[in-house]
Amino acid sequence: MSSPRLSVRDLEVTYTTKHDEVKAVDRVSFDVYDDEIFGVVGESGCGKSTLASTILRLLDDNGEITGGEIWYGDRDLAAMSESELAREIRGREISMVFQDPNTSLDPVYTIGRQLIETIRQHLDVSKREARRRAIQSLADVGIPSPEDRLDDYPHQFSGGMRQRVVIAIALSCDPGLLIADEPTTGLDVSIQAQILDLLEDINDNHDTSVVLITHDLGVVAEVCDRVGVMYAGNLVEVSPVDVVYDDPKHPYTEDLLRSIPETHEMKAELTVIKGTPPDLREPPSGCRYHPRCTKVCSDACETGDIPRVYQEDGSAVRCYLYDPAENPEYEGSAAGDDEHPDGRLERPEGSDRL
Ligand SMILES: Nc1ncnc2c1ncn2[C@@H]1O[C@H](COP(=O)(O)OP(=O)(O)OP(=O)(O)O)[C@@H](O)[C@H]1O
Ligand code: NI
Repeated sequence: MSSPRLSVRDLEVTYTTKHDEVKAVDRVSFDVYDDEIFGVVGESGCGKSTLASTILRLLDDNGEITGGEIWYGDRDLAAMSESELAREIRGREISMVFQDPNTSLDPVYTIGRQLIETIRQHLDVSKREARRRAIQSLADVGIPSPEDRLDDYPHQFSGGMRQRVVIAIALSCDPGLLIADEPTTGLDVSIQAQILDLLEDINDNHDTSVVLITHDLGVVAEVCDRVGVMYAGNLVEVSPVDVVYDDPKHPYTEDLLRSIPETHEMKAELTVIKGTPPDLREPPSGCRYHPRCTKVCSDACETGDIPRVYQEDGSAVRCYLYDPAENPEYEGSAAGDDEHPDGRLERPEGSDRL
């Protein structure tokens, strides 16, 4: 198993407001491998967008990384200077696509100009070569007659086509990683399906790994290889996608699946999770899900520093249910906390954490 393309370790992000501090991402760790689509799923406000924008350090001004590392190959993006990140990584090695294409496109410039500028900002190519690449990128995302569309302005495209243009710009410098934050939310269902197909196609044909942020477990089932489940700023489970649906590990993952109509047919009964997600200004101690959890197994759930337990089916879960020391009834075999059976925790060189 090769080392991961992206390796996030113990990431912490804090927003400071006039009265409070909000730790929107807390001790989050996950890896994204070559050519995989990694989903991040969770309810509104759990920290998905914060996590996505932190990778490229595009946080709001009042947000900052207060701990952890973001390894992209052998470079820690969390420790890099802003100018180096802007020059060498952002838009070049890693691109981002947001929910609303209008936030990424400038209405006063043609899309050709926006594409060519992005290309020439990152790649040392002639204007002519940049134009050729721009046309190729538009063709890659399925825009008909791409050469004729270069001189069009964003408003001359439909919503779905506009999102394709944004994806074309994101792909124009052949990034190794594309981060897409709810890229299909707000689009018609049929257009949504087309954009998801496009992401799969890009992932298959361009050596581009994808981090796909979504609140929609149906989207995850359709396109993701592995998925991280977020709850109140924590990643509570990271599992291969079939494991999440067939054998979810964390009680929150189970409850989430049971509460969602789209996946209802797979489950016995549709139930609503009792209670509400916590206020991130004052999150519960121990496992943040414990006040709502129906499977609390130990006092440690309320107070402990939850370990990450690796399972033989490739999942990692932060829950005492899978820790024989706290849950004597647990009979499965955990793979140990520091070594994953298939070597998935190999660290990039220079990183000695976890
Ligand atoms: N600039 C900010 N200042 C203070 N708090 C913020 C800021 N941006 C986000 N938050 C808070 O951080 C938490 C995580 O927000 P985030 O937008 O990352 O969640 P999300 O999972 O993407 O939600 P959604 O599904 O609604 O997009 C929320 O409690 C939110 O209120
Ligand atoms: Ni969001």
